[in-house]
Amino acid sequence: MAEYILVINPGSTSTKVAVFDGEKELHSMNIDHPAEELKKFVDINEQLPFRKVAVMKYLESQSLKPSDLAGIAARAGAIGQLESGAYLIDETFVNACRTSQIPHPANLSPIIAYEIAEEAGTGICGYAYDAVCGCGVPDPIFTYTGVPEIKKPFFTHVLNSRAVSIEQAKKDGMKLEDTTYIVCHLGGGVTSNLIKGGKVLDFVGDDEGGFSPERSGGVPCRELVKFCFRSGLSEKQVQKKLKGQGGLTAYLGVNDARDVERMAFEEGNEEAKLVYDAMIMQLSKDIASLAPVVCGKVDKIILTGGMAYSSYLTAEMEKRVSFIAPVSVSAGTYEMEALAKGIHRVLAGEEQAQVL
Ligand SMILES: Nc1ncnc2c1ncn2[C@@H]1O[C@H](COP(=O)(O)OP(=O)(O)OP(=O)(O)O)[C@@H](O)[C@H]1O
Ligand SMILES: CCCC(=O)O
Repeated sequence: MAEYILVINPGSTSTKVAVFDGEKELHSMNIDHPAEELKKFVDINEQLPFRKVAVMKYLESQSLKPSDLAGIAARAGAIGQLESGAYLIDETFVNACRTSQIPHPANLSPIIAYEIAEEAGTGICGYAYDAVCGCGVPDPIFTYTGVPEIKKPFFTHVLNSRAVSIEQAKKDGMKLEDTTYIVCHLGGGVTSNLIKGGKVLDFVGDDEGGFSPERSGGVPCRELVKFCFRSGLSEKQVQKKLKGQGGLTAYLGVNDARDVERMAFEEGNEEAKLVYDAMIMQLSKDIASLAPVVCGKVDKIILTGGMAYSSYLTAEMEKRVSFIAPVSVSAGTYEMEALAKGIHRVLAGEEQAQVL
């Protein structure tokens, strides 16, 4: 009998959806939400009904009803500090998503999953897996910022970074517990993650290090403070400048690294080449900055995410960081597969879902 798992993974400009039969993907789709459509909503929470309709239409397009599903896998966002792995989406979990003070599109998917599970009326459940905040309780040494009132928040690309680490350990014939990897997730936002024994030990966040296609990365903090007071912008507007309209988007007006490469290499746009090279160099510095945490004992550096499809970018990064450890490229993301596999393990009784 089929074990249909609906997978929901909302991003800032799209909702990725898929149907798996157990561990096997039957169909997947990226539902794009154009900027004009999203502009109608004041904040991410307002997008809930709109995103749910998109997911329901997708399910229908696959000739499936909620009651046909064995479970629902949802990427979860920033709702405190969770452990890695699976969480049952119950009312407490849903409330945490609704009341989160940290806007993230993946705060919506557990709510959608919960509502669809309820509508199924068959007792099925939704589960979150490796949430953005699923790093576990960090060792205090990694949380100091120099301003006691501000602690480093532990939000990163947990899902994809852990998934590629698991795959890399398999390829290398190593036990995950014995591995130490630096995983650089090269997406619309970029994070570099030190994954030791399959867990996020430390990382350089999307607001700390190099800039990325849509995010500013770290900005000299005293200059940023001056800018905030001088600019006359609201907090929301400044946040948008840092996340969504920062990085390549701010400098070049495009958020797709392929467009930047076209500008730099086909159209001879020198500014585009300089900005792109600056980004690559800064992101390489982020990777290298994690090596001292483990005294340089790194088994592999893994480049993953959409930008890892670029052979120019990966070759440039490899040149700069391979003195630390061999570099392996795992282009694209494994988030949908990781979500489905995690929930399949829960349904098969191989992994226990945690409760908030
Ligand atoms: N062939 C390619 N060459 C260069 N860049 C690419 C290629 N394919 C995709 N990208 C880039 O990958 C980025 C998106 O990556 P990805 O899909 O991993 O991120 P996302 O899911 O949108 O965001 P995030 O991972 O931060 O949540 C875009 O900037 C896109 O330009
Ligand atoms: C930086 C946290 C991960 C994400 O942006 O989704």
